[in-house]
Amino acid sequence: MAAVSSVFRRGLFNGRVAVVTGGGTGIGQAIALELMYLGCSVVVASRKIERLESAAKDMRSRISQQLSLAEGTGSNKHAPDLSVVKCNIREEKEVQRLVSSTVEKYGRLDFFVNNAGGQFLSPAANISHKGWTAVIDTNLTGTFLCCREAYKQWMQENGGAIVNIIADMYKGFPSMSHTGAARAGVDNLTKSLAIEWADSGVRVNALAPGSAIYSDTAAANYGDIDLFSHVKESHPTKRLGRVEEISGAVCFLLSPAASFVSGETLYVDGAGRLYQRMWEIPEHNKSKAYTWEEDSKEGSSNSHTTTSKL
Ligand SMILES: CCCCCCCCCCC/C=C/C(=O)SCCNC(=O)CCNC(=O)[C@H](O)C(C)(C)COP(=O)(O)OP(=O)(O)OC[C@H]1O[C@@H](n2cnc3c(N)ncnc32)[C@H](O)[C@@H]1OP(=O)(O)O
Ligand SMILES: NC(=O)C1=CN([C@@H]2O[C@H](COP(=O)(O)OP(=O)(O)OC[C@H]3O[C@@H](n4cnc5c(N)ncnc54)[C@H](OP(=O)(O)O)[C@@H]3O)[C@@H](O)[C@H]2O)C=CC1
Repeated sequence: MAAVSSVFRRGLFNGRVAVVTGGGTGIGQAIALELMYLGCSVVVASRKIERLESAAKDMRSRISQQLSLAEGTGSNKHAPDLSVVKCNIREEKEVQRLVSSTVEKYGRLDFFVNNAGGQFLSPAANISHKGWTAVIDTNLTGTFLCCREAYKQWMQENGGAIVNIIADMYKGFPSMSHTGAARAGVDNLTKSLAIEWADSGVRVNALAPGSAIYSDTAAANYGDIDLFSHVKESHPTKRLGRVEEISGAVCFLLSPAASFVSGETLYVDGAGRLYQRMWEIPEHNKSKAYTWEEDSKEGSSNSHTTTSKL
């Protein structure tokens, strides 16, 4: 049984309740597991209910084994609960139900982690209207709906903390322009909400994983293209990031250690965004320099020598 652990102190989140969208796979699963390890009850939500339920079964055994081992008793009065909810974050009513059922079941909602998301590889020129809309609706609108409902149904009156998982679109996102645009939107939404909701005691932050956090599900999304090896070669650490390197940072943002951190985007990327060259530009001579010599030539389209245009 794979281990679960944390650098944070045990019981840090005892009695707390979190929703983690996309919490049955990859990064979201690690976030949900670490929160549970720290005592938080978690609701994981996504579209594929069978995969989600099977993941939840495995997560429950991992956590109960880990907590029993740590306590040395076999039982734990703070044992966190894990529930699953089928929810497509693109559907407003499903998001409303996700939040209302969580509040109804647990009587509170302390943390919301907007982790669900994704995209497909494509040059911008080939993205259909429908494909563009699917990615924007998932990553931008879905995140907005989740934030809004968490706020309206619980956090407005009771406070809380939200973390929005985005992506490394710091230098644009060639080959994934749709997700780059959507995640830049979430980056800005995060800042707006941090201000609008400050008087409710709600902190809103974003976390941008570098483009190299390996999980089987993330890799499978790209079919035959070995995207992660491609990224690894051009990464300063010369390795891929691990999902627990993201979950620890999420737990930090949710914890009291970040009580004065809001409206921030934390890049967890091993400095990848400062270094990597993601997009090979073929040799070409299409970029024409502007020169005064050329500009002054008789007949030049920019020539100002014979007739002043100013
Ligand atoms: C070699 C190049 C190197 C470039 C280097 C870049 C480095 C990048 C590193 C990676 C960083 C990021 C990693 C991650 O985010 S990992 C997470 C991966 N997981 C996911 O993405 C899962 C979630 N994704 C999805 O669910 C889908 O991608 C989607 C968001 C599109 C939603 O899918 P859904 O099934 O709900 O939608 P539809 O089937 O209805 O599709 C709607 C239309 O979207 C278009 N589409 C969908 N898939 C593709 C595709 N593979 N190629 C082209 N177009 C696609 C299409 O128009 C769909 O409509 P139609 O089916 O009717 O045509
Ligand atoms: N891995 C990486 O290198 C990076 C990942 N990210 C982002 O991190 C997040 C987690 O990715 P990762 O764990 O790697 O990949 P996964 O593919 O494992 O995770 C995506 C999760 O989102 C869920 N999801 C997708 N669309 C929806 C939807 N419409 N409604 C509800 N749930 C949905 C999926 O579940 P289901 O299919 O059941 O709905 C799945 O659990 C994503 O937002 C991803 O884009 C960002 C940068 C880099």
